[in-house]
Amino acid sequence: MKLLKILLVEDSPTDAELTLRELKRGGVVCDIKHVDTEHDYRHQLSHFQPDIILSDYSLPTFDGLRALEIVKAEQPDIPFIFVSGTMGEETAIESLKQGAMDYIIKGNLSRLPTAINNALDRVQKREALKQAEEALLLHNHAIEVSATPTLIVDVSASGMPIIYINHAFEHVTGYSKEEVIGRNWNFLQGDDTNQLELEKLRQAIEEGSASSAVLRNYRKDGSLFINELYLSPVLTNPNGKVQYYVGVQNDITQIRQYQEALERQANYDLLTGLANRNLLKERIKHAFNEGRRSGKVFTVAFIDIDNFKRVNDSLGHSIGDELIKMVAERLQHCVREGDTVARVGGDEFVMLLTSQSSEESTHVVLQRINIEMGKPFPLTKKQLTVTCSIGLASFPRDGDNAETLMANADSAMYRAKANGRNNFQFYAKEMNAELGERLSLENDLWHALERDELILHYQPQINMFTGEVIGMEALVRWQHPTRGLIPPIQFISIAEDDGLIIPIGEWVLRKACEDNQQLQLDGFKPIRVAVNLSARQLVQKSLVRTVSQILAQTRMQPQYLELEITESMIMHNVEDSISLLSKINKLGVQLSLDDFGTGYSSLAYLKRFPIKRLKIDKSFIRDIATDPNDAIISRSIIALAHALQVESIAEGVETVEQFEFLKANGCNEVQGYLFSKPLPIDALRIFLASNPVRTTIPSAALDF
Ligand SMILES: Nc1nc2c(ncn2[C@@H]2O[C@H](COP(=O)(O)O[C@H]3[C@@H](O)[C@H](n4cnc5c(=O)[nH]c(N)nc54)O[C@@H]3COP(=O)(O)O)[C@@H](O)[C@H]2O)c(=O)[nH]1
Repeated sequence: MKLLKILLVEDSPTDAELTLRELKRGGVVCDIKHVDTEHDYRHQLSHFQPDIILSDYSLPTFDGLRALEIVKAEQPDIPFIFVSGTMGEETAIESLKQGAMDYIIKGNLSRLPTAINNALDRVQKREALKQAEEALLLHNHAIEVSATPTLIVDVSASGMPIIYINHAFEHVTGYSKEEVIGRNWNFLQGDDTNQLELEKLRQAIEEGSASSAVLRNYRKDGSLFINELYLSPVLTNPNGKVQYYVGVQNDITQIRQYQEALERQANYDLLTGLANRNLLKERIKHAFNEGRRSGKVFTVAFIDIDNFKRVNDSLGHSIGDELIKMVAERLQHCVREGDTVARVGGDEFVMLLTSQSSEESTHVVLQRINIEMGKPFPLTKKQLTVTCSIGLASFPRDGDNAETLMANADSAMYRAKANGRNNFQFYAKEMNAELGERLSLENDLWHALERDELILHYQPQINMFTGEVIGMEALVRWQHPTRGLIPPIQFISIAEDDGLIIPIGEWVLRKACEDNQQLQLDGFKPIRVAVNLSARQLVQKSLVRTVSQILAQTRMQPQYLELEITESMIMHNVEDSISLLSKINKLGVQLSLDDFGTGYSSLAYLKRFPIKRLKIDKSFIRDIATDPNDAIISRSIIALAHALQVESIAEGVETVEQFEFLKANGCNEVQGYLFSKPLPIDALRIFLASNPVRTTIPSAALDF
């Protein structure tokens, strides 16, 4: 039992003793301090800290009302009971009004223990009421200042009105209390009421249970915010039905956006927004399941932008990226809903055509691609044109699993590339063997230089009117240890694709200069040597320095070196090309435009290039004597060369008729089997030594 601390204000020791005895009798275990002056009273009040005060009404130097006044002012929670022999009824009532809890007449002290218990009980209850009030205030305040939007809904009233919202709710939604109180709790969904999760909440309210849902809500300004709403039932009415629900909203807009961004990153290509390899894999898996279940045919198309590296190297990566984005957009326009366009590598796209039921409908897509890609891309001052190579494989004909189908579409794409690019190929069984062949060649090519397997052949170039050999074209060959002599047509494009063309091209340049210089040192009449440059060499920043170093190292005079470039290599970035070619020209090196007539040349630009000669492509020469179109083109190129005050050279001259035609039309130089095939250096020496070419070409040419 707790020891009760009693402060007794009493001047009569006898009465004090009587009080103590009565307390003991009543079973009150207590510690009593007895005072009879104000001074002692104040002292014990603060030092003794009594649980209750029993006070006489009138004392010689002090009085009970004063004692009550002091305690109410200083420690109002301590219960105060008057114990008096003289207190009249009126005074007693007055003392109760002033805050005393009870009064006991000394003649009836037996009531004292009960009065003390009642007083303490009341104090305790008052304390507990007070604490509850404080807690309520605290909770209200906590909800009010909480950063989590909270609302209370009266679900028993018609229309289920909101009866409370906190400040965070106002802040997040933009609605004020006045605008919200009384409205149905789902007004935040606006017109977007067709949300599956809403049904969950309705059901929970029906059952009187708790629930949560992710909802699309709209702020007062109309902007969307996604929230996770937790609804909990509070207070049940006398019928046993839940009357109120408290709802707590977590704004998860940012989490959702983050999740969506992660999902996008995992499934979509960041540059183009197209599906990435991951998502494509999923869609193909799905297409296979569907195909196996319903027998539905579908097609996979591998699409590769031709010579994309060239665009990237010459125009820079940002233009390259822009091009990829535009291609992606155009490809997306070529397919139907249900098809997938994915970007799976730098310039590699894959289409999964599930809505095409036949090869004919796939052809329609191919036609659309052709039209879309045929339109110029407005990326540079001069619009850029690109082509693409496409390989296609269909389920179930070309593969009954994803790996096989993809590999076969890839093989078909390589075939399209090998066929000169800018075309499409449907997969055929033999293509895999071809692809294997290409990969093996590609692998061997990496070692060709270090194993010294490349060689140069030289094809003489003849002055049309003097019959003299005035130059030779260096043409590379690959002396493969097991496959024999491989012509450039079979490995130059591979070398261009994987970048090997840079070291190979440099080797060709050096070797051609060395051989030509050696011929001169050996006493042969100096002639120029023409070396083919690839597009990738041309965009190398170090090209001018490389050419100049090789000339210095081989000691060959620059006027004996000619670099052959094609129209397409310089026309898509004219200003840079003019600047580069001018630098090469300043070295004293000659420049010729190879395959002239097969590409697109702007005459306005042509004038600005420091070109020494135009080389008429052999495709025009072949039927020059029989096909009027070829004759006209060749004649026009020669005339153009005259107008531009540059020379013309015809390649692929095989017959006397061709030769005669070219001579009659004023072509300056010729090159072709009529005079000589490309020769190894030793054979060339013999050719040059015998110098069999005469001005009377027809009979002389036929002599060897
Ligand atoms: N970037 C580099 N490209 C090179 C290099 N060496 C060659 N090449 C390119 O490969 C293409 C094929 O060359 P090649 O098989 O050597 O064919 C050349 C001649 O042999 C052939 N030619 C010559 N005269 C005739 C003829 O009378 N008839 C006939 N049918 N063919 C003939 O023409 C090719 C020369 O073409 P061109 O270069 O356009 O003058 C070829 O395109 C080369 O460019 C290299 O080192 N680097």
